[in-house]
Amino acid sequence: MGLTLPNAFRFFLLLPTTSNDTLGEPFWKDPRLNLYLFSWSLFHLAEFFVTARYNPTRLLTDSFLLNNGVTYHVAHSFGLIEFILTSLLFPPPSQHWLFGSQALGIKPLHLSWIGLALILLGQFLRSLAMIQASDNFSHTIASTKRHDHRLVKEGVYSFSRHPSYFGFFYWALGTQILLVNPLSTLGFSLVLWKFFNSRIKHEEIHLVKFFGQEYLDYRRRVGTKLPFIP
Ligand SMILES: C[S@@+](CC[C@H](N)C(=O)[O-])C[C@H]1O[C@@H](n2cnc3c(N)ncnc32)[C@H](O)[C@@H]1O
Repeated sequence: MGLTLPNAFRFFLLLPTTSNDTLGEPFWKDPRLNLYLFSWSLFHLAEFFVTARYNPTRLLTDSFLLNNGVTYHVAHSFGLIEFILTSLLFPPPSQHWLFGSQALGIKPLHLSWIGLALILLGQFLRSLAMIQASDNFSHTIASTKRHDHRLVKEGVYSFSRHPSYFGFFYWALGTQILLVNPLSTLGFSLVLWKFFNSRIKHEEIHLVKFFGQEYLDYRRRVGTKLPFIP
């Protein structure tokens, strides 16, 4: 597959000028690692700056979302370790066997493009949801209704009932697919699904309490779009 991009764009993405240049580089020069670190940093900066711009009364140092549980940091550290170990033990192109992709004729670089697409989609939807929900959004689940808390049903909330979770889910999966990490991709899928499944159940108990029939009608009409979470 000939993936060609203007050189300026390739430079911005820290990609080599030809796909073969990535092969044989030490892991710390691998553009996938650079892109991963860039995406990770951008995600947390965007959490803070979108809150600052669109939801300033809720701005805290916690708005960077860096204190969201030890599991999150363990998972990303595990992903980095998996990437480094596989790069050392199975330097490209021997990584072709990962994901059973050799049989399908898919190269690690192709999987990385899928990962990058998921990261961009996830980041876009996450930030857009925070912007459109504005001061109805909070990083922690509200258990008492603020007098001005309004049910957001328009924009990206008409596509998914939980668009910021949808974005977070695919952004996080994308980071591991970008790195071509089979174990972490599987682990992230399971852990994230379990986390969002229980968080949505908990959050919706409060939303039904806050908005009653209006929320029940909205829930009947709009799905989460997350796999196996109606
Ligand atoms: C971290 S935000 C997540 C919002 C939503 N679950 C999403 O994925 O975009 C959690 C807060 O948003 C509020 N919330 C969730 N859905 C909402 C909606 N459709 N309209 C207004 N507030 C909502 C909840 O009350 C909760 O306090």
